[in-house]
Formats: sequence, structure tokens, C-alpha cells
Amino acid sequence: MQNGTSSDFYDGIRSASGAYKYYCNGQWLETSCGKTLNNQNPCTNQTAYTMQACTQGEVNQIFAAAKAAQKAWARTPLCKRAEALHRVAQLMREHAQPIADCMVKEIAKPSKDALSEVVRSADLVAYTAEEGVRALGENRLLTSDSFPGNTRNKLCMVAKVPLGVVLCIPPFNYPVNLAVSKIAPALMAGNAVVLKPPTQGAIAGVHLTQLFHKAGLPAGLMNLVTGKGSEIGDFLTQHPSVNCISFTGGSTGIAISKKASMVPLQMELGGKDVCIVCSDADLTLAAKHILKGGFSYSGQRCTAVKLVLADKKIADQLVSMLVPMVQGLKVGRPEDNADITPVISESSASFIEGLAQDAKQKGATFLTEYKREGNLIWPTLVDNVNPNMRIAWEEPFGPILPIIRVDGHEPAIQHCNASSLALQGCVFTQDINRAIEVSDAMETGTVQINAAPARGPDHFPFQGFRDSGIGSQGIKNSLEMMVKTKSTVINLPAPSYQMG
Ligand SMILES: NC(=O)C1=CN([C@@H]2O[C@H](COP(=O)(O)OP(=O)(O)OC[C@H]3O[C@@H](n4cnc5c(N)ncnc54)[C@H](OP(=O)(O)O)[C@@H]3O)[C@@H](O)[C@H]2O)C=CC1
Ligand SMILES: O=C(O)[C@H](O)COP(=O)(O)O
Repeated sequence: MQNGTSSDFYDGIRSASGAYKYYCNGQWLETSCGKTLNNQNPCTNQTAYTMQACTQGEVNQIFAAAKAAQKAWARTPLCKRAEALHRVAQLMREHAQPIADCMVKEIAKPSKDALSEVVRSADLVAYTAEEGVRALGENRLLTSDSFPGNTRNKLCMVAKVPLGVVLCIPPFNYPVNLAVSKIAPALMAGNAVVLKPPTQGAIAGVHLTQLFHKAGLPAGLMNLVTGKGSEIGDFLTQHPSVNCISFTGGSTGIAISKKASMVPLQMELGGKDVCIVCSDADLTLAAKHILKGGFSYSGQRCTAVKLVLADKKIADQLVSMLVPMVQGLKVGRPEDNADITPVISESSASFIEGLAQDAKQKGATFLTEYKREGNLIWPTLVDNVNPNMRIAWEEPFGPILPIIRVDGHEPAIQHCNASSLALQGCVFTQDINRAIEVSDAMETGTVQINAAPARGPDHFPFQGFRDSGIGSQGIKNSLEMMVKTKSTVINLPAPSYQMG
């Protein structure tokens, strides 16, 4: 195995120079302009992989291919589309390791988590095929006589019609799972796909694309554009052939929403997920979830616990449980399955450091020592945070977890609802009535009761309120979002009624 690539299964995806190619109309190609770009290994800040910087002309060709392929795909029976997705899922299981190896190298994801991301993604693709044949295979018939003044002379057949070409843009932290969570429903619903992977995570996307190629999807149906989002992004999102944008990432998504033309948008953006720990909480359970929720993949999850709002009555006890747990986390290399690995980039590490310094200057208590080497930041627990500190509101996307002590759950709810980010949140209490009272009052896309925030299982609806997004993901919701409604009305010469 070399560079995360195994055997001849991946033949053709790299040029003679070693740069990874882009994928258009069923072919792996090098850019005509000869321009390539590198991504970096977060552990070393050295080049991990090299890829094509696609030109606008190549993007035009990709959209032309996608548009043409989609017309035939829309006429492909649902059961055949499902079969194709099942083939992809099977290949994902068989070829999971090379994709996981790419993630270890380009996004420093611990190797076991990288592998489980691919397996989870295969399950997602297979589930989408199953859900799609049923959900899309069921259409409605309306009759006119239910509306006042009408008889039964009009029959309205309501069908679910593909949108056309779906532009899929996942973020670095789940370059495989958040790619297929867009691609699979798009294809199942009869659309073609243009995938623009994150630059950090792009080569996992290249390998993933090869699975669709090997699964025998028609040429042009699935395409891959590589290039820096800041350079090619606007051209992609504003392309006249785009019929839907499914995006996951940071505030870039807000800018895209403002610039995009009149196409359906699915935006999953940042989160500042709070964890409210009430005075009657099971603290062992809460501490376990705060640790996992706050620090898995070094806090680089939109659903990570990003602020603990602990009732003053139990805060000392909670903190005394958390400190040794945080200190016990293994810090190191993703290859060694460390719990805490380097964050994605130097600029991200510096941003996190800025939040830590601001909290320190404003009097927060550091329960664990802040330490950084390159992009590696030791897990940091910060107590006595107050709303004047940036970390009370901003999303670090790193292994630093602030705690605000609150007097009862009311101020915790107020803080949660005052945040511009409103993806998920959670509440720990052993009183079911209080759990419902608090979760009903929390204005976030999802509230977890007695568990840390999480997107999965992948068929659950997943959405953010306010600046955390628009639209809802989750397999069924994504399938529904990637079709439009078409009505065909049969006008009868005389009312017709079904006899019992
Ligand atoms: N709600 C959710 O489900 C999730 C939200 N996030 C959020 O994402 C952020 C971190 O992820 P990150 O990848 O850094 O997010 P970014 O918003 O920086 O990037 C996301 C994707 O958008 C691309 N992109 C960048 N600029 C443009 C543009 N102008 N037009 C089109 N696409 C563009 C990126 O490509 P390139 O890499 O080439 O710049 C990447 O593929 C955090 O804020 C996190 O909370 C992350 C995961 C899940
Ligand atoms: O990008 C993210 O952080 C994910 O959408 C969160 O997924 P998870 O809750 O399954 O880790």
C-alpha cells in the first residue's frame, strides 16, 4: 500500500507525477491548466497529498456531463438505482481501509474512528437505497371533491420528481460520511451529483469516488471537482446548472445562501452545543458523556459538547470527576489511536489558542494546563467561564471545553437561546418532567436527554436553527429534500365515484 492506495483497484486515479486526478463523465483526468494544490498532514504541516486545481472550463464540462447523465438516470427504475447503491455500499465495506488511511493522513482522524466512519457510511448508503425504494415509490392521489364546491371530476397524481444536478460540499471532519449523506439520497432520488470535497479530506473523496466508478454507475452521474473552496467555490455554487446545494461546514454556508440562485439549499453549519447539568443529574453518566462529547476527534465535531452549563449545587462534584478523566485522555498520533490528535491546521490551532488566552486574561480557571505543540493541543478544561469571554459563545472546534456555573436551569436555557448557533444541546436530569420542561424550552435543532449531542443514527432528522443551518438532513429528510413535487391532474368529463 502506498499513500493510502491499495492494489490495482485504484489504478488510474493518479497522474504520473503522483497528483490525484479529478473525475468527469466517468473518466479520471488531469487539469488542462497544469495547476495542482496540496493538502497538509495536520501532524507535520507537510504535504500529505497533491490534487488537481480544476478550472472553470472543467467545471463547465462536469456540469454538462452531469446534466446529460441525469436525464437517463431519472428514467432508471427505483429498484435499479437501489441496486447500484447497494453495490457501492458493498465496495465501501470491502475497500474501507485505504479510505480510512487517507483520513488518518489528511485530517488526523484516529485510525479506528476513520475506519468506523467508512463502515457507518456504507450502512448509510445501503439504508438510503432501502428507504428510497419505499419512500419514493409511494406517491399520492388527491380527489377534487374534498374541497368545497367541487365534485369528484379531477384526480390529482402527485409525483416526486428529481431536481437535476445536486452539488454536494462536505466539510473536513467527516469527508466520507458527510459526502455520502448527500450523494446517496441525491442519486437515489434520480439526480446527478457533483462532489466538491474539502481540500483537507479530498483524497478520501477521490477514493470514495472510485467506488462509485467501480460500482458501474453511468458515466457523468457522479463527478468530482477538486480545488480550493475560496477559488472555485463561488463558481460552483452559482453555476446555472446547479439545481440543489447540500453543504456542511462553517459560516461559509451563510455566504453561499446569500449568493445562491433560486435552488433548494440544505445547510448544516456550526454548533455551540450546550450541556445543561441539573442539580439532580446522574453525574457519573453526565461526566462520561461530557468527556466523549467534548473531546472525541479533539472536539472537531459540529455536535461536540462546546459548553457545559453546570448547576452551582453540583458543579464542584462534576468538575472533580471530570478533571482526572480529561487528564487521562491519550494525546498523540492518529496512527496510534490517540484520543487527542493535532487539530486540522495551524490557523485552527491559533484560533483555539486565542480563545484560551482571552479566557485566561478575563479570569477563567484552567483545571488542566493549556499546552500546545504545533497543531496538537492538550485537552483543556476551563472553569468559571462567564458570558464576557469569547469562549462562552464561539465555537473552538478543538479540545477545549468551557464550564459556566449557573443558578438552576433557567439561566442555562437563556444562555443556550441567546447563542446565534443552535444545532443541538443536551440536558442531564433524573426528573422526566424537568427534562421535558428544559428540552422544550431549548431553541435548538435537537435536544438530547441524558446523552451528549450526536447526529447519528444517520436516519434521525438532523437540523440546525438560526445560524446553524436551514433544511433538515437524515436519510428520509434528505430524500424528500432532493425531489420536487409534480402534479398531473386528470380532468374527467363527469364526476366519477368509487363504489363500495
Ligand atoms: N452542522 C454540521 O453538520 C457540521 C458543521 N460543521 C462546521 O464546519 C466547520 C468546520 O468545517 P470546515 O471544513 O472548516 O468548514 P468550511 O466552511 O471552511 O468548509 C466546508 C466546505 O466548503 C468548502 N468551501 C470553502 N469556501 C467555499 C466557497 N466559497 N464556496 C463553496 N464551498 C466552499 C470547503 O472547501 P475547502 O476545504 O477547499 O476550503 C469545504 O469543502 C465548523 O464550523 C463546523 O461546526 C462541520 C461538520 C458538520
Ligand atoms: O460534522 C459533524 O460534526 C457531524 O455532523 C456530527 O456527527 P456525529 O454527531 O455523528 O459525530
